[in-house]
Amino acid sequence: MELSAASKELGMVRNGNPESPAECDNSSDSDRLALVDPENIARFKAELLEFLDGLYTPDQPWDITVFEGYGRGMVATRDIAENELIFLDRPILLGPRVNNYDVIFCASCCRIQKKLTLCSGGCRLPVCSECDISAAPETPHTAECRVITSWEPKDQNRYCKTILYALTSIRGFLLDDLRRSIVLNMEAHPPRKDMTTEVERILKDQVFSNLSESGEDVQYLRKIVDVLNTNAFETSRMVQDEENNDHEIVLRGLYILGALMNHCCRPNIRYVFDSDLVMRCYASKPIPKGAQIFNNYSKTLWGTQHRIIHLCFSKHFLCGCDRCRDPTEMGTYLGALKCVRDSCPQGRMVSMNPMKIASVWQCDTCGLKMNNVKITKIQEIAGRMILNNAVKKDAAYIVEYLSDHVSKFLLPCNQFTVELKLQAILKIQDDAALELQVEKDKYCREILEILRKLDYGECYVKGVLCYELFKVLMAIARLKEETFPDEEALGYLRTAWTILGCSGNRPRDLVQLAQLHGFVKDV
Ligand SMILES: C[S@@+](CC[C@H](N)C(=O)[O-])C[C@H]1O[C@@H](n2cnc3c(N)ncnc32)[C@H](O)[C@@H]1O
Repeated sequence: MELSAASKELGMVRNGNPESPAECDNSSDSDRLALVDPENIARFKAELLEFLDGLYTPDQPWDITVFEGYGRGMVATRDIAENELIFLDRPILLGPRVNNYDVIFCASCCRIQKKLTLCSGGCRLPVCSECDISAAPETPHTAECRVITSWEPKDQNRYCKTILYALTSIRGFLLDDLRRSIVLNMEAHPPRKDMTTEVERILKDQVFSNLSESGEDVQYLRKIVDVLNTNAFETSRMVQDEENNDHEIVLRGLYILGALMNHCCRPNIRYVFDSDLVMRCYASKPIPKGAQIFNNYSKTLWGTQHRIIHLCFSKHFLCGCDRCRDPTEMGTYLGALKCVRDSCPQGRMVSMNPMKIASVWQCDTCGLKMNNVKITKIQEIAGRMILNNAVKKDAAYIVEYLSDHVSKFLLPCNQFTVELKLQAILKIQDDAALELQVEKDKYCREILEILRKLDYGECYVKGVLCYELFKVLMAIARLKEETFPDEEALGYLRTAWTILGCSGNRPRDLVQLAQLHGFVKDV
């Protein structure tokens, strides 16, 4: 949804009832009450521990409890130290995302092969030779193929993207009783009226001859879609094609423990997925006993207006954390805009009431006021120029664009400027020229400073920035023929290793670097 349309809609409802989360929330009270019933929670937890067999140990410092205004949530059962592992979780459901993939992969095992064929069972999905149902009496794909073909796909000789995109939800039919009971006990917000889910697409495109809109299967499928949309995580698998090129296949996974964490824009955890797609959740800062364990459902470096709209439209609640309430966002000014008066070059326009989307904005230097519609338009134009155009260019272009153009219309701390700097950091490689390395060094430090102001602790983005900073310091030392590394650089590498070391998507040379500098013996 366009920002202006979303903010208009929110602005209108929020004028009536500016502080209530109810306007975002479309789930029924009876469903919510059932979820927070103490007996239900005890049974749910017992089932969850049975499902987590092998991943759960009694020394893990979490429990499930009810927090007013949040529903169920996760609580620290003792003081948790920074960087301590809180829990491990495996996906109860996993599959493709509703996404445009640039390669075709086996719907079952994600393998990329030149010779992928349509499944011979008639489910209209691409599969590899090992997953095709004819390869063995039961392949990993057989059960889901059976479910899909029971609905009698039309046009069986053609690949069907709509079925691929619904596959994660369709896998809901393969859950055993234990898993089904857990999944059906997750919070599930029905979709907004303007949203076309994968079920609606299947029905609209009339993909199947034997799937009735009013039947039980569609009802169940809709429930699974709602559970996934409320709770699923994005994860990914790195897959090599036959020429050894890496491709990242983006997936969505339903991780129940992960999903039990409520949201805060200043969370106290970070998580990574290891190479087996096990979620590893760590404390990003010390968490005292009794405190709520919070995840962040939004983007770390988005401004408040963007976070509010994203959370309200996709997760159906309004966050009221201290970051959301502070017009300066803890002094980071991530959402702030440059004052439009030429005579006020230092001015920063901020919302007078960030929790209210329709609020007037005001310059903190000259006092100029501007209504939300104009502010939203400026943000949309800036977002389009940066996220749709500049981001796709090469590193040298982005660096020049940042210094010659972006600095004229956006603040250096603005979320779009920061996003572009992040892209430049990732694009400036070890062999780039010294001027680019120097810019990369500067951008990394600027963004680390924003994270420090937000009190974000040992978060994932910090790990990425520390790794990139170590690499850039190494490149600069090489270009200047200086000795390397010093204590500062080693500190960055140590932090990067602590945060990213267990990730299945960690930078390829991180283990080598960590071994070389003595942080790790055997991996
Ligand atoms: C992934 S679930 C979290 C667990 C959920 N509370 C439960 O009882 O299953 C996400 C939902 O929890 C609620 N929630 C999460 N964070 C919240 C917050 N900061 N304020 C209000 N509700 C929140 C919203 O209903 C949201 O759609």
